[in-house]
Amino acid sequence: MMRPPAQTDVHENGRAELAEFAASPGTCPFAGRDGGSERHEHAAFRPPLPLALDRHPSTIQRLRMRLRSSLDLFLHGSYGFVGVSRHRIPSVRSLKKRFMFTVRDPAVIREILVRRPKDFPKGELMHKMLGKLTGYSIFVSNGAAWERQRRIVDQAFTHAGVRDVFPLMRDASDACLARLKAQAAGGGPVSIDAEMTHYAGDVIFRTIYSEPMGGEAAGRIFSAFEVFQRLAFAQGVLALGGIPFWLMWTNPRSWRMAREIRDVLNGPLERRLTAVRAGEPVSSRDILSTLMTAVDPVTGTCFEGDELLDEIAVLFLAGHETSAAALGWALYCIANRPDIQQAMREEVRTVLGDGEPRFGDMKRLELTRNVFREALRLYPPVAYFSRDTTRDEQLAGVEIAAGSPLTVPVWLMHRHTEFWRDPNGFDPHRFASEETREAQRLTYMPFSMGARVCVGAAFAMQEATLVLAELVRAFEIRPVVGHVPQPVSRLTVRSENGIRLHLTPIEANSEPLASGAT
Ligand code: HEM
Repeated sequence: MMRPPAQTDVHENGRAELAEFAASPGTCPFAGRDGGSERHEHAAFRPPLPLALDRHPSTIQRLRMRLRSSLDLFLHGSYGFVGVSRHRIPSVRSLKKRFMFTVRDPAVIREILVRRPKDFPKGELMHKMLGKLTGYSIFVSNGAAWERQRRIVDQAFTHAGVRDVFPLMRDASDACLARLKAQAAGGGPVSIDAEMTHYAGDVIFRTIYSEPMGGEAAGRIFSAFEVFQRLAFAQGVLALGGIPFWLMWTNPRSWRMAREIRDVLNGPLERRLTAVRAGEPVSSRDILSTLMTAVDPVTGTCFEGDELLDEIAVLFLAGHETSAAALGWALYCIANRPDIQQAMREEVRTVLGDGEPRFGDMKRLELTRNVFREALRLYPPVAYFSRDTTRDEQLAGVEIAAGSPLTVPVWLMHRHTEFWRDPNGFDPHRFASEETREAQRLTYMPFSMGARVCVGAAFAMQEATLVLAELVRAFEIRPVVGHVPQPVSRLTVRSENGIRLHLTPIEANSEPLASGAT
């Protein structure tokens, strides 16, 4: 979903600052859910940062790092700069210097995303990276094609649309809880990132098709997607360096993976189309039914043929991978902050009691939502937005030639030292505080902003709040001693070594055990 910057600024104190951030004991100004100011033992948990890098990496080192994860390229000095910086793109095809630009100025970011989005479309590279799976659908398209797709897809994600599919989300959450209870009974740690992938995949599958994602479909789709995402990211990096896609040896494999995913998604689509043709009763309250019937008010057209599968593929990709990544990080963070976890549990008991969660309850789970917002700040699933310029520009005093690639580095803006207090600390209460309102307004953009803001933002907040509430109600969640997840960014920000946690079932009417790593 994004392209890494070719080179980042190198600041002298980068490594020293990094060490300081990692080691310094801090205090959290909040104690408990009411935001008091008492110091306490769990204060300022700072979850893991990407690998530090040498101050002056060689070209080979840089290429290796770029193929591994785009986050590794950021030094700590990059987190304090406000402006637009220029980076040389090394190319094997041309001696002519090419540059890309990283935008770390909130006013310029707003100019690009909100005020003049048509002048800064998505680049062709994104289409080449994802097109095998998604065709020319809403995530990668531009211009009139995108406007039409967006007008149709939006109709499935209205407030009423998200409310209609909430019972299907709840079925996925119940199924997730049942799987985790069975695993927790075994006593060992649980691979929570894999479980959240299953949950988010099941949510989107059920809400699109009104049917659960069977074990076989889940296995096929997740293993194919794992490979596809790795290859797409590496292909994007190589293409940026001037290697044409048709020359890449990974191409046939990535076509195979895309076909595998599309085959799985096409099964229930074909079943629905056959049922409709035969006049059989079908659900009218899922995403597929809206996508099949919604008419674009401007052109009077609807999605047809392959278009429908292209849009489903992109909704499945954008809708499960992002939510799953952020949920894994959110659970890791609360595992390390038992006080916040306990406050969430109390909130859930107050709002839900022992009852079934309802759509309207979700917005009352304010702390739970803030935990998810904070996980999205620290580990934004989409770490960069990539755009191209369509004409010569001057942004923040920097000359940019038409056709140059631009990057908005969400990861950096979310940890920017000019805007955020304790930027690397996990502190969900900051979202309830006036103090950070300005930082949020200027730099917080996990779902992007402007015309191309995520269509599924409200949907994602509902599914995440729901499952986090259910999990803290059912389990005490603790870290695994010695296991430190390593953040990497390929298509989304994931942990390279997974995220493992201990889940201990909480009996009804009993308090959780005293927490600590085991
Ligand atoms: C925590 C979960 C999610 C995050 C962090 C997220 C983030 C984003 C971001 C940052 C973009 C804009 C990317 C860019 O401009 O380059 C985006 C676009 C999009 N997202 Fe999400 N997303 C999430 C969940 C979802 C869900 C659940 C769905 C659908 C079910 C969805 C569907 C889409 C679509 C279709 C677009 C393309 C919109 C357009 O270009 O008009 N996303 N998302």
